[in-house]
Amino acid sequence: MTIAIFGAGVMGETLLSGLLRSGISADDVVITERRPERVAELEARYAVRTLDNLQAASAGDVLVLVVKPQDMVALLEEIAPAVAPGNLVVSLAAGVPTDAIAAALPEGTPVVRVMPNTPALVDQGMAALSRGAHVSDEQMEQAMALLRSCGKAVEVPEGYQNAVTAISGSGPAYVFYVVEAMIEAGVVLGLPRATATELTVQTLYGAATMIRETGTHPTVLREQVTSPGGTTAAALRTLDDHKVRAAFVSAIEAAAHRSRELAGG
Ligand SMILES: NC(=O)C1=CN([C@@H]2O[C@H](COP(=O)(O)OP(=O)(O)OC[C@H]3O[C@@H](n4cnc5c(N)ncnc54)[C@H](OP(=O)(O)O)[C@@H]3O)[C@@H](O)[C@H]2O)C=CC1
Ligand SMILES: O=C(O)[C@@H]1CCC=N1
Repeated sequence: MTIAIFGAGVMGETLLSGLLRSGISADDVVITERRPERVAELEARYAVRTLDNLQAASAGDVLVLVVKPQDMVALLEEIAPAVAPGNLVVSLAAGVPTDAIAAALPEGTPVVRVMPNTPALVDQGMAALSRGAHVSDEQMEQAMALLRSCGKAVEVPEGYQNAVTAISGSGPAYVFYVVEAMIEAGVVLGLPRATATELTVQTLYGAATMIRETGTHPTVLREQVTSPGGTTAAALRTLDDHKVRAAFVSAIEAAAHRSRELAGG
């Protein structure tokens, strides 16, 4: 089985590297890219074949679309003549519904929509998959296995995808943003940047591990840190004064809204 990845930017390369780490041979993957310097970089890094879009659509059994939503219409127009019965199309583009993709391809083409995230680069990805019309259980399992090569994969109804995009798709960026702020705060307080970074990163890793491994509700975990009249209570009070919790809810609503807008191309 040949996997063709269309668009090997940040997310396409992340998936490619995960597939190769999981044991899939570079001979069973082809990629496409627009810029020659990017092609050269990827060929050197992964010893993978690069084809043009039409050739890749003919060569691939599973066609994985990883271009930006704005580039999707042009890509679908280009590959449609080469899409054959038996091909499974897997799209990783934010916002673009399965029926919009299927409408641009031969009648009956099965399309799975995925929202992955970048921690897939370290095999800790979170991918949510939704099946469009014509996707068999076997094809869905094939798509799930593809994403499980670099983390966790769950099936969700397609109606959840904009919310999923706002939570786990964009989510790593919110976490990195908080990490940046904590490091800056450490520097403001006089810590060397390297020390502030080490303390922050291990704290994040430890807290994430506690949530996952204890199964304890985050409110309880937060309360355990918050001594009466202590330092944490003083910090949390200030976060509440600045409406940080409400800001997170608004930000995540904005991401879901933008995901809906991207469906328009
Ligand atoms: N980054 C992330 O965290 C996540 C991204 N996604 C989705 O993944 C998709 C890609 O995002 P991301 O990797 O960040 O974006 P990038 O811009 O890094 O990657 C897209 C790549 O596709 C190339 N490309 C565009 N059009 C074509 C074409 N017709 N043929 C071949 N290659 C093409 C682009 O080339 P060029 O540079 O020349 O434009 C670029 O290298 C998006 O749809 C996004 O919604 C989903 C979840 C998370
Ligand atoms: O920012 C974006 O549009 C993409 C989708 C989710 C994460 N990155």
